[in-house]
Amino acid sequence: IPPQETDPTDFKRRFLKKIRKLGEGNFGMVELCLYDPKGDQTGELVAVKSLKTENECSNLRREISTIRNLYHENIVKYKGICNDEGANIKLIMEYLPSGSLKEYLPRNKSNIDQKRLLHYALQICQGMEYLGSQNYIHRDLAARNILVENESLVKIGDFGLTKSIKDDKEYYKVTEEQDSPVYWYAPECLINRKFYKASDVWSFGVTLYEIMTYCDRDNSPPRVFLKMIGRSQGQMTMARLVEALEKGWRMPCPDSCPEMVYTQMHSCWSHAPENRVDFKGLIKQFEFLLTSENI
Ligand SMILES: CCS(=O)(=O)N1CC(CC#N)(n2cc(-c3nc(Nc4ccc(C(=O)OC(C)(C)C)cc4)nc4[nH]ccc34)cn2)C1
Repeated sequence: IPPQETDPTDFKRRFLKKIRKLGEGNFGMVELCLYDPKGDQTGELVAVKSLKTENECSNLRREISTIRNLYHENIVKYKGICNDEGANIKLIMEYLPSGSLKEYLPRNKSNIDQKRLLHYALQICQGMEYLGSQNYIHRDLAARNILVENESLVKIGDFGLTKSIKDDKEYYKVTEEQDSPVYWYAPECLINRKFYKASDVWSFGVTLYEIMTYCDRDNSPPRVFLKMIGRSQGQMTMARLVEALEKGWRMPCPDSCPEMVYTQMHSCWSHAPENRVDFKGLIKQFEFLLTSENI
């Protein structure tokens, strides 16, 4: 009998064994599973994203159609889907053993120097530059969504809010009110809910700030913003945040962050989207910093 054509991207639910939860959001969660079709524990570890509520199915289907067409070393690899037995669809991805930057940086601070932090920043820009070249806007770029393969390789790990801007629109209008990560949002996103590629550059600047603080919880963007605008004032918080940004307030230079890197961060936070550096420019700057000895 010819070897029956088995589709390697078609995962059967009965062979997917849950091990533990890896991450969780409002609508989705990611679990570590062993995919063990032989039933002898010789299977492979995979990361499985599924929905917590039925009605987000369309979002996960959009995320799947996005990630399955992305091929870049700084973007988490799509492995397939699990869609049998009727229940809601699951996205199967490669498992990255070291978790997100939010877990990895604080735990390994003592053996990560600034050069390595800039390598992570460069890799995120390379992944984002590729994403933009495929006409996608990420809309949720933050350290919590960057995964660590090993101490010299990081990948963008989640595309839950990613939108395509194919039909030559250059921005995406936010419709759903799902609680957006406002502290990573550019003014245009907060004020008229328009998302440009340049809005991802703003979020990258906030992510770079997180990286240079080794994702220290006490200096997290929400913590720093709330300290600046006064304790959280419920729904007023967003209005206070917009007001501060409009007045030109920006997050301060993290301790021991080189002036040149803070200048880069700041160039991501120009009020007008068109005045911000782009990912190509950021890549050139990081490559220069990493070759020159002044870091
Ligand atoms: C948006 C809501 S979400 O719920 O959908 N969701 C959150 C999200 C954010 C992003 N990115 N996420 C992705 C993964 C994830 N984790 C992993 N490995 C690990 C490995 C280790 C650990 C860990 O804790 O280790 C210590 C040592 C105990 C701290 C955690 C994760 N491999 C992956 N491959 C593909 C995805 C993926 C986890 N959270 C996407």
